[in-house]
Amino acid sequence: MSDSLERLYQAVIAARDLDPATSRTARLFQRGPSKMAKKLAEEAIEVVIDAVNGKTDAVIRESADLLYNLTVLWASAGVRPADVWREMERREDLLGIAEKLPKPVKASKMAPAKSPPKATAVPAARRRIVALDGRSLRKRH
Ligand SMILES: N=c1c2ncn([C@@H]3O[C@H](COP(=O)(O)OP(=O)(O)OP(=O)(O)O)[C@@H](O)[C@H]3O)c2ncn1[C@@H]1O[C@H](COP(=O)(O)O)[C@@H](O)[C@H]1O
Repeated sequence: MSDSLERLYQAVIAARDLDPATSRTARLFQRGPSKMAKKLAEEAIEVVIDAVNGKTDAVIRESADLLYNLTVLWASAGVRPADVWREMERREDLLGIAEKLPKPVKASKMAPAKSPPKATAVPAARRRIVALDGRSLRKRH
């Protein structure tokens, strides 16, 4: 997939300065990022509607349009496909590290927590009385 997106990106770069009358890509560049963003959002909505309605072939076609419009927006934003692949690889590496870390023990498999020693089990109200004891504060004034 990354190869075909790379080729599409190069085709988009090559087309951006063509005649807008004959090139859809050049027309999108002429109209600017907000038009590109609108097209991308429209294609995304078409994909999700077709997916929800179980129209598999339409999902495939609209996905190709979606990727085309995403590539156009990347080119306009100064993002290269390699930048995106790098971010994906970074996440893949992170996930690999996460998978190697020891799994957290489920609460149900943990030994029951020991109850605190009786001497420290002081009622909250009593601790508050000690904290609010103002005698030492009055001495400082
Ligand atoms: N890969 C694509 C590509 N994928 C999809 N599309 C077009 O984008 C359209 C999807 O957008 P829309 O649904 O908005 O199309 P629409 O319904 O006709 O509506 P309008 O855009 O006409 O308003 C599709 O119907 C395709 O015509 C593409 N247009 C161009 N490319 C490639 O881009 C490169 C540059 O081509 P030009 O833009 O023709 O110079 C070439 O390599 C092309 O193959």
